[in-house]
Amino acid sequence: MESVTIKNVEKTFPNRDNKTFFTVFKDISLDIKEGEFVSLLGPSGCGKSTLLNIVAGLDKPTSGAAYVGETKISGPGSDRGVVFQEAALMPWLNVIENVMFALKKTMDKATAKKHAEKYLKLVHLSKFLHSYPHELSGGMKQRVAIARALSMDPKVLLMDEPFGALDEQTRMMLHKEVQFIWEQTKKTILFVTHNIRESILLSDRIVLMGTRPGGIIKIFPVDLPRPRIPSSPEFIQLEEDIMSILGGEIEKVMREEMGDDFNSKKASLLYGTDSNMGNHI
Ligand SMILES: Nc1ncnc2c1ncn2[C@@H]1O[C@H](COP(=O)(O)OP(=O)(O)OP(=O)(O)O)[C@@H](O)[C@H]1O
Repeated sequence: MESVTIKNVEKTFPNRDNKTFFTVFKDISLDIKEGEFVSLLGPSGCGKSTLLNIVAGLDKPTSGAAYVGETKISGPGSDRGVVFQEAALMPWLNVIENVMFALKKTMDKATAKKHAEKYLKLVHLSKFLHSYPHELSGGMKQRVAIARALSMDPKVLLMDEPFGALDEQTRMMLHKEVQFIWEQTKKTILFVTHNIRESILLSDRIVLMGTRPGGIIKIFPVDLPRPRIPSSPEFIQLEEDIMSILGGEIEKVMREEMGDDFNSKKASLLYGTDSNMGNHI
């Protein structure tokens, strides 16, 4: 495990005309401690994935920099493992071969196999080593993707809405799995999510991002003992505190996207931007 530091990071992208630029966020600074579990939460388009991609080294900041420990990030590296919403497994390889694929570049086949088996055991897939991706459920595929990322023994695990495409039951199972993995491996984890409940269940701290202009609005420490109970009064209170800020941000995005068609009452009914409604944003 290792710390992650984000220092005065700004990101602009070109507009459609390719002549002008828009700023996704600017002046973002964040220190993530060794072994800490931090979630990035915010409305669609606020730049959560962009920030994660900068830490992954898949995207470059326009200004500022990100670091793993003392090392400035200049590209992807084996010190960071990434899990995306889609597992992106190779369909012609079975489970263990998928995990071994990248490992074989840096170690002999027998060692790669041992590593792959160890991490597939950690995600409880020992019985499925020889299954092919089309034989697996969505949740199982994501567990393979997690095992693949962990098998490189990265110092930091970056997860971009890893459970966003899964049904509620599978998602709940994988929350338990991620907590188990985090406790076993003590990895530093940066986790992008839309889901308030998910962020409270898993994180040490929740970084709430806003949009137009983008940036960090507030950081919520989650001082609740684990495993966390969503029906507990403290959990519900935190959920409401976060939603009361986030609701306004979502409304801002919708107002901009819908222009004259925006209707606040209708929006809260449709999308649950009311503080009492829906925690899945
Ligand atoms: N390569 C790119 N070129 C141009 N614009 C981009 C690029 N990548 C992202 N953007 C824009 O940057 C903004 C932030 O996108 P990003 O995907 O980081 O947001 P997000 O908070 O992760 O959104 P979501 O929750 O919907 O995934 C969006 O307006 C998006 O359209």
